[in-house]
Parts: sequence; structure tokens; C-alpha cells
Amino acid sequence: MDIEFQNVSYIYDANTPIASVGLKNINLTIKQGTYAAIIGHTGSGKSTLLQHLNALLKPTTGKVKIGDREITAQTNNKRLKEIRHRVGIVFQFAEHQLFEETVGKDIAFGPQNFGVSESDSLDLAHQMLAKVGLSDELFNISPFDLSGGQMRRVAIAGVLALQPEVLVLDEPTAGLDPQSRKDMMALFAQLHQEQGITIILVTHQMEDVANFAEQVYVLEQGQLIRTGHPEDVFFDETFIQQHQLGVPQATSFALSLRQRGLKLPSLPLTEADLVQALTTYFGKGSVKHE
Ligand SMILES: Nc1ncnc2c1ncn2[C@@H]1O[C@H](COP(=O)(O)OP(=O)(O)OP(=O)(O)O)[C@@H](O)[C@H]1O
Repeated sequence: MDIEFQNVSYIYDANTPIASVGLKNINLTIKQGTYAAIIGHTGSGKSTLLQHLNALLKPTTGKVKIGDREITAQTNNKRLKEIRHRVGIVFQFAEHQLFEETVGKDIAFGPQNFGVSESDSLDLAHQMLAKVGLSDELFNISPFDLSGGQMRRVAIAGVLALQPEVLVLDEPTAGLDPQSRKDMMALFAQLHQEQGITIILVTHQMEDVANFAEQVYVLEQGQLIRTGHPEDVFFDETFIQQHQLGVPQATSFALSLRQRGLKLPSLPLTEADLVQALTTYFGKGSVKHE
């Protein structure tokens, strides 16, 4: 299922004295099966865009196409349930939304809400608990007795239990320790690779964009100012400087080396690329300084 925005604008508190622009004339397509990243400064419109991905917000003008469904300002709220099933959103600090007495019931809540029987949804909950890397021993305990990282995983399992085709992740690793961050990003990569799930990641972490995204969308003041492969975006130094965007550490490190006269053959995006570039360079035994 592809997602397409056609001339989408969104105004908060439209037609009131406090009206403010959330999105301005956005045109984009996210193809089925893509790992996409949405980046931009605070207030650039990432959360507003994200909420259009399953019709939590409807465009003030323009059209959002989600598969064969079209969402406009006129779309009736009653017919949106199917979209919410197909596009799962993991909100920032998703663990704040846990509420059931047990981990298992919390994960099973979504499917039951969409009409899956109690026993089938509990079966699904067991599977999803394993998928997010948690022991089945946690199934019957209160989610509030878990660590923060475990609670986050339970919340993600709850979204996965709906078996969405598109998984939208809003800063999914915020506040986690480095190892949990790494594990969680590996989990999303696995879902993407093994099940072909479309991933749409909203993030301030340029490393994650470099390591995982196939397509990056850059927002600024509600407008989409750039779309492309992470290399196209991060290696465009003029663009990066003009818009004061960060780049992945490996790219930044290589740019510093270049400034000091080390002529690397190509810029790296990831740590692995950097190691490769440096070993190729030094392997030749030709350390050239300008
Ligand atoms: N509920 C709201 N009411 C009024 N204006 C809002 C509301 N939410 C966001 N805005 C405005 O819309 C614009 C886009 O905000 P949005 O939250 O989408 O940005 P963001 O990129 O997600 O920021 P962050 O990185 O801080 O989450 C900003 O100017 C913001 O002030």
C-alpha cells in the first residue's frame, strides 16, 4: 500500500484568530515496503505529518491517499477504522499509553477492539511479546512493574498485534539506553526485511537515518524541502549548512578529515562505510596531505 500526499496543507485552529500553519502544500509518495525517515527541526511539522498517516488529522486542503483510500477535509470520521488497522503508529513515549492489568491483555486490546476473538488475540499477544524480545513469563504481570525499556516494547507489541502494513515510529528510541536503542532499531529493521513492512521513522537521530533509511524527507516550517536517498541529502554540504541540519557522525568525521587535507575517495554515511574508506585509503599506503 503506497501513501501519497497531494498538495496537503494543515492549519491548526483554522478560521480563528490563533490559526497557525502545521503543513504547507506537501507533495510526497512513500512506496510500499520503503524504510522512510522524516527529519526536520523542532516545529517543522513532523508530528503533524505523522498524524495524517492514519487520518488522526485530516488535511485542511489537499488529499492524502493511503492505499486506495482518499482522505480529505470532507472525509467522514466513521470510515477510518480500517486505516487505523493498516497503519500502526508508535507514538513518542508509547509506554505512557499502557493501561491494562496485565502485559498480555494490553497487547491483546488492539486486536480485540478490531473484532478478533479473545483467545485469538491472546495467542497473538504471546507471539508479539516474543517478537519484541520479551520473555513469556511477563505475560501475566502488570505492565507497570516493568522497566521503562520493557514497557516501551510492550507498547510496540500492542501496535504490532494489529499486524499493520505500515509502521510509523515517532522517536521510538527516545530516552532509552544505548543497548536498548540498538536492539529496538534492529527489531524494526528485521520487521522491514522479513515482512516487508513499510517503516516511517520520525527522528532527530541522523545515525538511524544513515543506518536504516532508504528515503529521507526533510521538513522545514511545514514545507517539504528535500526528498532523496540519505547520501544525496547528507552529502550536499551547501544544503546541510543552509538549513542547519545535522549529518551522521561518520560523514561529519570524514568531512573534518577532508578539511585537514586527507583525500578520502568518497564520503561515508555509516561507521562501516567510514572504516571501509579509511582502510582503503591507508591500505594503499598513500597518506596524502595537501
Ligand atoms: N496542537 C497544536 N495547536 C496549534 N499549533 C500546533 C499544534 N501542534 C503543532 N502546532 C504547530 O504546528 C507546527 C508544526 O509542529 P509539529 O509539532 O508538527 O512539529 P515537529 O516537527 O513534530 O516538532 P518536534 O520535533 O518538536 O516534535 C509548529 O509551528 C507548531 O507550533
